[in-house]
Amino acid sequence: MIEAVGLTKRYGVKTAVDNLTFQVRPGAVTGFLGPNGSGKSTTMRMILGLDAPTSGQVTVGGRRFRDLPNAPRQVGALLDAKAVHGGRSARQHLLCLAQLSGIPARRVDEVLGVVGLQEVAHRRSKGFSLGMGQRLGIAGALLGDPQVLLFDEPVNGLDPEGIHWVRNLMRKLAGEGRTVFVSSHLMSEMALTADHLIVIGRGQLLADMSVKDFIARNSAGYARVRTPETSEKLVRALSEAGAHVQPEQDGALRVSGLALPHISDLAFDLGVRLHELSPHQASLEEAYMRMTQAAVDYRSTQDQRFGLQQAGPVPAQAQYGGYPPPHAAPQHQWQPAPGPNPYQTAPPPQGFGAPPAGPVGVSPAGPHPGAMAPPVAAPPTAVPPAVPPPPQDAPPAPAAAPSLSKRESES
Ligand SMILES: Nc1ncnc2c1ncn2[C@@H]1O[C@H](COP(=O)(O)OP(=O)(O)OP(=O)(O)O)[C@@H](O)[C@H]1O
Repeated sequence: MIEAVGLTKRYGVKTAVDNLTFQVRPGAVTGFLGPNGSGKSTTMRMILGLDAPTSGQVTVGGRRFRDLPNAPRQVGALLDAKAVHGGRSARQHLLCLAQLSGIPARRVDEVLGVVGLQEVAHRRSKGFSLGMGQRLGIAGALLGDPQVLLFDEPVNGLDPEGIHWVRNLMRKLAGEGRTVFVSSHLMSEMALTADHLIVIGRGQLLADMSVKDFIARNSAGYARVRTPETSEKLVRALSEAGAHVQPEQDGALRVSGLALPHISDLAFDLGVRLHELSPHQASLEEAYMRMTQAAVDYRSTQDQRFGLQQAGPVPAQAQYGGYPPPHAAPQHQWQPAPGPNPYQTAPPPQGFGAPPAGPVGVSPAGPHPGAMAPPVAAPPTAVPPAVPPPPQDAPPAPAAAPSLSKRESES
């Protein structure tokens, strides 16, 4: 079992992990969910003794990782699939890991088979695709046949077959009584893979419950009700009848806790005309996004393409929607969008369904003071048929999954 008590990590003024207390039990897959930068990798690094907590503690089987006898045989982890010497073959990489942990070489061939890399075992890993790299990382985690396994975004870059394979592998490992702790951004994936969920936002615990409970609390049905008249008296009557009524962004009402015929009868008795009365089911992904939306650090802004949409004759390149050369589009011309953003990761509907269970100190909504807008892909309608290479000074891609270099930079 993994147990965190008051686990906290600060990097200067940044609190990456904030007083987390949770348990990860054996015989189950525990999903670890949270938006980008919420502290998942930092938590995992502290479990593995790669980062020291600022306060609090985390133990594996009752001991700190550093105090575990023969730790690599007890705990296996995939943290960053790219943290591999690219010049080595997959087999050489695993042999090195095995030797460091006193694991017999024949185990290397076993795990290469388990992850399906036997055919490419002698190829240099720098030529591996993202998915192959993930498989190699998973092989490394399985090497010591450990009882406790940590996977940071294991399905990242995998194709549907690979995702299915990882899902089955996690379930099999948990079925053998192991402790399986797996981080993800995807609620939909975790709903299929995990038994239990730990959700964090800005380093704080937002939910710690079984997937079953999460589904029961968050996927309850509701009705959308729309009236062309003022909805005040209808809202009052619905609330008095025991319904939970929340306004939707488009002016409709989201009504939970009351059957559709009952809503219809109430409206009829009040003489309120309805233009819509429809049944809906909240998706888990929506419930998760709603739970974490106040804790999203990185929000995109709308691409205004300021200065690129010209009324008169346009340069040849722009005619087919391509980017003009850098001199024609200096970076300062891009402005953040005012008002609501249709491409925002977490849409901000108000008052959806049941409130998230056990929110712990949710930060106020709105971007983090240090929030930044990573470059985003244009919406499908704006994708040019042929996109020339981006200008040399194009903004960098959004930060990749946390890597060991963070740890190195700290030390
Ligand atoms: N070594 C470090 N030095 C300074 N800040 C750090 C360091 N490691 C992490 N952070 C910061 O701590 C916060 C949590 O980062 P972390 O990588 O744990 O989040 P995450 O939930 O794993 O994110 P993602 O889902 O994007 O991988 C981020 O704001 C990150 O920038």
